Amino acid sequence: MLRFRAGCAARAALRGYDARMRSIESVVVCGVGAVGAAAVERLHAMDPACVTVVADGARRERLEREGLTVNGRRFSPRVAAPSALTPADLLLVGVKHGDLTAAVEDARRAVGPRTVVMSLLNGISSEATLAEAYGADKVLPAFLVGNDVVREGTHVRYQNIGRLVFGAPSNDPADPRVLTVKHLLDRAGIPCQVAADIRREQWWKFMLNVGVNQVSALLRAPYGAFMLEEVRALARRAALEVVAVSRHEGVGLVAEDVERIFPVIAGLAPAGKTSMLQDVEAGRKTEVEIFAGAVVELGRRHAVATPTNAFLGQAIAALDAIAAARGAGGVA
Ligand SMILES: NC(=O)C1=CN([C@@H]2O[C@H](COP(=O)(O)OP(=O)(O)OC[C@H]3O[C@@H](n4cnc5c(N)ncnc54)[C@H](OP(=O)(O)O)[C@@H]3O)[C@@H](O)[C@H]2O)C=CC1
Ligand SMILES: CC(C)(CO)C(=O)C(=O)O
Repeated sequence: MLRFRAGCAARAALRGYDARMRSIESVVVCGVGAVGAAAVERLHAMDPACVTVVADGARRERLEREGLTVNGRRFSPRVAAPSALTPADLLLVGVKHGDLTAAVEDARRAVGPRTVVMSLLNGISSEATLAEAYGADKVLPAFLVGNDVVREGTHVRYQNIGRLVFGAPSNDPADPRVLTVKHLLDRAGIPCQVAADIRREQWWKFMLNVGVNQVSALLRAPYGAFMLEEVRALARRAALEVVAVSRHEGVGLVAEDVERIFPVIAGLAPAGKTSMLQDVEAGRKTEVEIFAGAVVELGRRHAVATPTNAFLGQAIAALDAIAAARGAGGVA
């Protein structure tokens, strides 16, 4: 009976019925590229006063001048310099891995005693970085899946916004932070899901990125190419190495989890591109360190062979080097 009551309370709370719940009134977003801009657009449409974008220098000037354009709708969110921030109820971090250290400092004033901090970054390391900077009690682990967002400058478009999966490290679906965030996302129309086991699900998304992002970047393959068995076979090899290392990290992914990747990719716009392929095409540095780099490091730690990721890591690092040389006016 007790368990039944607890279950009802959790379900009612998840539907947003708990009158004692503190609602989220202010959101600061650091990083309004592909995924950040898509989230900001929905928050801004719900209530322009609830959302502030943090940016400094030329980035701030560009955002103030151009605003953001999402699926053809232009809007101008409030933009604040790092020094002008005050503590918010929620901080969303949507930068690339290479910019995370600077973003942590730029967003620091948005974090107060009651702020919930969520990372939109891929990979399995950004939560630890945010926890170290702001305190582990502030960080609600999260990841995005199923989106096909494409960005050019301040213009972003997508067919599928995907969903934000999140959960308390305890996996308690009635954790007050989980409830308030769910309530906000529901109000803003941002699809979301409370994870039954957030760490395992984050690892599953990590495995998807290790397989699909890296192979897409190397082959210049849009999502539609992952219908081909030859392309899937490469992604599968890289993903199976994540399964192997996960067993030593107490996560225990299994080979069947790999096959769940492909229906997700098949649901995306066939011409859409992973964030890593978009980086390669734009000549930006990729996030290879948090994909192949992390798998190879875990493999080394646990004496698990990771030859596919070692190769992908080297090949993508070479693409990064070519892009950097071109950026510096070199002939590569
Ligand atoms: N794109 C996708 O489909 C998905 C991406 N992800 C993950 O989400 C994360 C973000 O990716 P994505 O949105 O594609 O990245 P983008 O490169 O499109 O956007 C990152 C944004 O952060 C801005 N930025 C960088 N540093 C700062 C800072 N200090 N202060 C304020 N803004 C800053 C950048 O500005 P500027 O351009 O001026 O440098 C840019 O607008 C990555 O970890 C990615 O792997 C997850 C799921 C899907
Ligand atoms: C593959 C995808 C879109 C999955 O949501 C992703 O995470 C990325 O492009 O980085």
